[in-house]
Amino acid sequence: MRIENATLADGRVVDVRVEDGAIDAVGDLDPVDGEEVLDADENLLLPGAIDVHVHFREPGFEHKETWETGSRSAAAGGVTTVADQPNTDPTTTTGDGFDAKADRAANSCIDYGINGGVTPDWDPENLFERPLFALGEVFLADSTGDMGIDADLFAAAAERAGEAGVPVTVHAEDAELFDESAIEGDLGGPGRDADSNAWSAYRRAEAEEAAVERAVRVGGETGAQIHIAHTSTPEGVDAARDGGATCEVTPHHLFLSRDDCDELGTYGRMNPPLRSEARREAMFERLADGRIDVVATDHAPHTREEKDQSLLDAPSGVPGVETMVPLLLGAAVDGDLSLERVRDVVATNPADIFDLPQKGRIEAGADADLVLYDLDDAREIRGDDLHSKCGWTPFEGFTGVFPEWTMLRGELVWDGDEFGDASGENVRV
Ligand SMILES: NC(=O)N[C@@H](CC(=O)O)C(=O)O
Repeated sequence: MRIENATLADGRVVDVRVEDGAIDAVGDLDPVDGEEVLDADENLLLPGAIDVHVHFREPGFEHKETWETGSRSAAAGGVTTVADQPNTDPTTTTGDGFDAKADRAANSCIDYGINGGVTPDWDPENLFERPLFALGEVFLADSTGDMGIDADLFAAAAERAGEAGVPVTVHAEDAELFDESAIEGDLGGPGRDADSNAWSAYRRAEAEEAAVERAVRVGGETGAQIHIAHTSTPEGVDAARDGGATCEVTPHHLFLSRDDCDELGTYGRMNPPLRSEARREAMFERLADGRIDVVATDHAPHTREEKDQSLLDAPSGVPGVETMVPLLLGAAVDGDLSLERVRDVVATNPADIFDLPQKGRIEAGADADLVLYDLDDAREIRGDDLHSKCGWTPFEGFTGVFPEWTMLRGELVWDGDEFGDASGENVRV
């Protein structure tokens, strides 16, 4: 197959030949008789995005999301590889837990990796025999699933991962620095009427910086490769960089702030929480200038019914896998971000950090994970149009550029309208 006249993020207009699921050649290619041709019409061709932080919820919480619905949502948003987090039921903290998830992940229509998790009763012996994408997210404070662990266990787990050469992804919040007084008293009504600003005041920004500092210190002591998940503060990003770690940011910490808490209520409750508008702007600046390595979604779907509870009862987390690249391309169209930055933070950098040499680039030899976007075709984001089981988005009414089509190893997994027959594989096996 030859994809004709595609514009790459660097502005070059090229043809791309795809053979046996891989990119065979990129450039000004001579047609071959009888070859299938896909006309890109000078639209933007990006490598499929790699979202290294999703919660596809299966096994255990299929009412929120499944591998089928989560992976379809990803494909319709230009994501062709995901890494799934350990807070499912069973947790992926034992060999058996890993195998139970691997069984379900076979239903994914895009490629995937499966993380191992850490709890006091984990089974590192059996777990490290499995092909882990990473160890993590290692929870330094409780979040959905209550998998927070203490400092000694974190150090022991990092040591183990360092020996095995497996990267460690860290949910960096220090619960000792949370301000309990912020969630005492009147927190408003349920759902959208809740005062989710209180959640931000409770899980204070300082708690992130302290936890990042500890994580990078342990990384230095144990030799483990540390990647800080969903940093939400400029202080957290700077501490990660100073300590030699890589870091990611979520779309919600780039496009939403405490100014949105009033409207979102519990639909804006997540960990780490939304931060001030000044911090949001500082995060965007660090994304644009290269200090943040990766954008990953922390796609954490919960049902409306679950979210429509009080601030204290509603679970933390928001969906995002389908809207990540569309929002970033919307920002690029507005001139806030270069297309090369978008490509790097969603594809090339995660591939490099997590050692996926076959992913994240449009060059001969790489997997033909390719996504076409028409930058003139930005549209309004509506929860009803998305494919996650949860059926809502915190980005309702924002503008995004969605894929014209998404290809996984040479097969169309999403043609802009319908899903194809592509079947995902574990990237570590
Ligand atoms: N981010 C969240 O607020 N929630 C995540 C867990 C997590 O990553 O903390 C979830 O699984 O719901």
